[in-house]
Amino acid sequence: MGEVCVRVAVRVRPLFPKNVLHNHQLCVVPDTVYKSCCYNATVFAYGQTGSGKTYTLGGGHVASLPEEESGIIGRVAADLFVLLGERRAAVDVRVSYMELYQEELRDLLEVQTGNKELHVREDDRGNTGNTPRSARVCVTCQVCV
Ligand SMILES: Nc1ncnc2c1ncn2[C@@H]1O[C@H](COP(=O)(O)OP(=O)(O)OP(=O)(O)O)[C@@H](O)[C@H]1O
Repeated sequence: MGEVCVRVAVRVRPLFPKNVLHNHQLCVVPDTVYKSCCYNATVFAYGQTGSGKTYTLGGGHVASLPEEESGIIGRVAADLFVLLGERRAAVDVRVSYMELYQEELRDLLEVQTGNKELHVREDDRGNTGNTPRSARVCVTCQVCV
């Protein structure tokens, strides 16, 4: 089995106006998390409520968001298609998008049936898996086909 490297990064949410009103101040200067941690990796966010996990992974949900405000998912997708565009070969890109919340696993691409619940299965070796819907993405126009 290959070597596994775990890298921990801290992303610091800017102060809220109420923090500023209470005279709170930032005491650390953040570096760029995406460049140092998001290449060939499994990324997950961990932190107290309201600390910015959703924001960091997803950023805003607006396509026209400035690049510096884009979340990790948007940045990975953009970089992936830049790399694939350089290869000029036919490629099949598949995406699955799941949410595990309070012991329930949901397929977030299954919009027609209202985020269908998935079942985690275990094979006789104890490996888990599931069958999420996967969306195919066109390399040229970058939308689901
Ligand atoms: N880097 C950031 N820049 C600007 N606003 C941010 C940043 N990070 C988080 N926020 C804002 O802080 C608020 C809380 O962030 P978010 O919802 O991502 O937290 P969370 O850790 O996912 O919370 P929860 O665990 O409760 O779901 C949101 O209004 C979000 O827009």
